[in-house]
Amino acid sequence: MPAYKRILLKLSGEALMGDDAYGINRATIVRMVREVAEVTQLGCEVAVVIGGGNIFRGVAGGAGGMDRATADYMGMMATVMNALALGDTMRQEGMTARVMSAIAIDQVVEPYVRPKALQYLEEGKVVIFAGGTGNPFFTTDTAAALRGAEIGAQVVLKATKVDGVYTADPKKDPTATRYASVSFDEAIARNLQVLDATAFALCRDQKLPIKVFSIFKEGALKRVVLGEDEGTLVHV
Ligand SMILES: Nc1ncnc2c1ncn2[C@@H]1O[C@H](COP(=O)(O)OP(=O)(O)O)[C@@H](O)[C@H]1O
Ligand SMILES: O=c1ccn([C@@H]2O[C@H](COP(=O)(O)OP(=O)(O)O)[C@@H](O)[C@H]2O)c(=O)[nH]1
Repeated sequence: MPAYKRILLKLSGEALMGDDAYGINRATIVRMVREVAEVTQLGCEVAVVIGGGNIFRGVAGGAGGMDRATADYMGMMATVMNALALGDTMRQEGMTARVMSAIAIDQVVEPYVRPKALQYLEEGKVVIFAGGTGNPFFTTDTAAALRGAEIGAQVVLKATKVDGVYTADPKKDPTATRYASVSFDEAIARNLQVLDATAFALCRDQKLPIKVFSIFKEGALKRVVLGEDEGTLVHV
């Protein structure tokens, strides 16, 4: 039995690269889709927010002298490309997925309409939210918190490069240790940067827990959905 009826899964764009330097690695995206298929087979309703860091990051463009908001719109377009690739891979794997975008590109992808998204989820379709929040100066982590709250997900699952939340950035501090669970207040007070502060604050206000776990660890998503000990739970 899954521990959650409905989940919002945040997949990092960078995770789609696999061992490549940029873009979408075929074997990696197929593996991820199969992991999502496993949890849908458990009877869990799945919505996905996909990042775009494997193609473009607004902050990087901004730092390069580009207008930050313009760079962010490019980043949002990158998430649309990833969402289309993800949805198509799901189709190839025999799943039914629907991509909905926060930015209007009507010929390419249907717009995000909340009741429609809820309907798809009830029908057992996977819904992929593209375009982040639709606003510059935000991230797809915040989009995950926002859509998670909107669809009434019981948890936001952040599948990322680290296997949980650490006392400090484990890439910079080798002595950092992993929390089994941590409260929002502590995560915000200690400025733990595994999620951005806006996403943390939104989830805290909505009492929406977040589970952080490794995207590279096979079977981790299923274990999380089954309520097993995996990753770090950020709770109220
Ligand atoms: N306290 C912390 N615990 C875990 N990871 C942290 C922490 N502080 C910073 N990080 C960093 O956060 C990164 C994951 O966040 P992010 O770059 O937003 O990933 P994503 O591309 O999945 O959105 C990790 O690579 C890790 O190095
Ligand atoms: O609501 C949003 C979501 C994303 N972005 C842009 O899209 C890029 C890709 O998203 P993100 O960095 O969150 O992707 P990930 O880290 O998951 O690959 C960001 O850098 C931003 O430039 C944005 O402007 N608003």
